[in-house]
Amino acid sequence: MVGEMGLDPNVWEDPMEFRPERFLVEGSDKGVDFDIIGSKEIKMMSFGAGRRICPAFALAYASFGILCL
Ligand code: HEM
Repeated sequence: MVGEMGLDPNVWEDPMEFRPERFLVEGSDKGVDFDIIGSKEIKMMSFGAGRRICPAFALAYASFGILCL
C-alpha cells in the first residue's frame, strides 16, 4: 500500500517513468523540492512518516549526498 502511494497517477504524472528531475526545484537543475518526511504533505513515504518514521533518514540522506558527489 505504501508502495502504491508512490505510484499514484493522481499524484504523479507518468509515475512509472524514471524522471528524477521531477524532484528538483522547477526551472533549476539544483536543489531538491520535495517533502520526504511528510511535514507538509505525503506524496510518497520512502522513510515512513509520523511517529515511526525511520530514525536514520538524515543519515541515509547524507549518504546519498556523498554517493552523488
Ligand atoms: C535508504 C535508506 C533507508 C530507508 C529507505 C529506510 C526506510 C525505513 C522505513 C520505510 C521504515 C519504516 C517506518 C514505519 O514503520 O513507518 C524504517 C524504519 C526504521 N529504520 Fe530505516 N531506512 C533507511 C536506512 C536506515 C538506517 C541506515 C538505519 C540505521 C542505522 C535505519 C534504522 C531504522 C529503524 C531503527 C527503524 C524503526 C523505527 C521504528 O519502528 O520506530 N534505517 N526505515
